[in-house]
Amino acid sequence: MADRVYIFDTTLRDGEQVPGCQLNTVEKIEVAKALQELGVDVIEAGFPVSSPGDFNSVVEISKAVTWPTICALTRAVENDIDVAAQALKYAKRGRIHTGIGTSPYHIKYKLNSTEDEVLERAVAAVKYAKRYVEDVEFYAEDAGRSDNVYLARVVEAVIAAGATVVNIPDTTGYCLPHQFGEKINFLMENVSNVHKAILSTHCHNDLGMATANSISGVINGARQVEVTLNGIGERAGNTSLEEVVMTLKSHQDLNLETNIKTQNIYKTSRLVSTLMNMPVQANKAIVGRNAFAHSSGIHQDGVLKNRETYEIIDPEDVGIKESSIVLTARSGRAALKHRLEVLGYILEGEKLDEVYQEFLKLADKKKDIKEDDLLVLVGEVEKTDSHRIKLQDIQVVMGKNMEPMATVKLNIAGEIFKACSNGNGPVDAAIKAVKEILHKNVVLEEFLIQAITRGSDDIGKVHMTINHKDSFFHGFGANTDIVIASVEAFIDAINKIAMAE
Ligand SMILES: CC(=O)SCCNC(=O)CCNC(=O)[C@H](O)C(C)(C)COP(=O)(O)OP(=O)(O)OC[C@H]1O[C@@H](n2cnc3c(N)ncnc32)[C@H](O)[C@@H]1OP(=O)(O)O
Ligand SMILES: CC(C)C(=O)C(=O)O
Ligand SMILES: [Mg+2]
Repeated sequence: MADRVYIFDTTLRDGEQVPGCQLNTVEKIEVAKALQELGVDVIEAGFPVSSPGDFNSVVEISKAVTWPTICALTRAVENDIDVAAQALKYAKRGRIHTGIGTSPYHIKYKLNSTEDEVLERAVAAVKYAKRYVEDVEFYAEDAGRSDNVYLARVVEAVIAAGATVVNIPDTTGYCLPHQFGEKINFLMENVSNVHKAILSTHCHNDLGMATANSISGVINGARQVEVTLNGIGERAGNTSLEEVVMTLKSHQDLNLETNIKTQNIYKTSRLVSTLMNMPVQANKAIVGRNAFAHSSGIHQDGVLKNRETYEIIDPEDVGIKESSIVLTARSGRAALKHRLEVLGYILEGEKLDEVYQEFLKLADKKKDIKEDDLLVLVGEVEKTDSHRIKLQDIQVVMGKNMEPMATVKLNIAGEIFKACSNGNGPVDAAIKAVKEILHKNVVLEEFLIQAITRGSDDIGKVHMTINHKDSFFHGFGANTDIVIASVEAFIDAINKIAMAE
């Protein structure tokens, strides 16, 4: 049977220490309820002595949440513990998380103390907290840089004083995975009463190793992991919940399991990101926008043949409907064909090749190609076939305090015609040049330019209405260059006149 790893979520405490991420009580309750639904074992709800608002949040979360343990943080200070106990009054299961720094840096500089004095304060704090609650967690702050022999003395003493969980934080994110694993292993082997408590990891991400260190800790015997959604937290953040949980789920060989309903991961991640105004980086593991997006042809072809060629996690397992195939200039025919099929266009062989070449031209200009762009591409290819007059080349010279000048080459039934013209603007100059070639008596009645999708690299769509002998003809053009789109719209309308004649 798999061994259980307890998930201790500190999004509302360490996560909330991020500048600008503070939540009000109502928002914290919303996150706490989402964490309960997600299946975390412990919710660290705040540091009650720090402010009346944080105290109140711990009280209200305790009332709102039914089954996870609610934990409140304190220093190894009696007043902190008194206030935490008060805040936990309504918790169905309350835990006080008290502790003190055990590294030379903390003992000497922060606490201006000695190892023996710190050990005494640690034991006293645990005993004091025990007056209020059965479940007391002790943290040895900066354990990552603490001497293992001294750390083992502290851990043994706090367990003897009644600590049910002992937290071994890598507060500064300093350890390498093998060092952190060895630390946990050292404690497992050298603390005589270690079996009476659970060892916990609390790793920070200053060197990007928080998840690796936490997993290394678990492999070496820790059975609680302290995490935050999206890895938020002090400085570079904490170990991210989603990474730990999905690592354990993906590596069944570790024979470790959590209570997390992984299908809720994505929505909870979004909730935290939205409420805390903290965007998730696009390439963030598990929950980033690109975590299940494939954008290069070889990968896309592989994923379309079998998802597992390039995915180790089924996106549905974390609550994401499906992986996405993003069309870029690095995409191949397989991806284009697939996306067109989704839109209802079955293209094969030469036809697919033709659209693919147009697609590449567009993709070189535009970062990613959206559905609207594809519809235009397919329409363009079909349309060009029936067009007698085609735009072969165009060049427009323009600038501030300069009269725009356009040179246009048209292909009319296989023959090339060229004309130059100036105009009020680049579009006017280009259309005058076209008119010079065609000698058609037409009046431009309506001219509308629209961006089809979003950014400045998007396709511009032009609708034009022209009047010829009192009949109206509508032309349409789309291109990343609006002058080209305008000329194509004009030619489209002219072709319709020719078809009507
Ligand atoms: C690693 C972590 O994430 S720890 C949690 C970090 N979170 C927070 O600090 C947020 C909440 N903090 C606060 O609201 C305030 O800092 C308070 C209420 C705790 C204390 O405020 P103040 O009394 O004004 O003290 P201040 O913050 O300036 O300094 C901290 C004091 O606590 C001491 N201290 C720090 N950690 C501990 C500890 N674990 N146990 C005992 N004392 C400690 C420091 O040595 C310092 O004491 P000193 O003033 O005698 O030098
Ligand atoms: C308070 C403790 C657990 C902490 O956040 C840390 O050491 O990083
Ligand atoms: Mg921390």
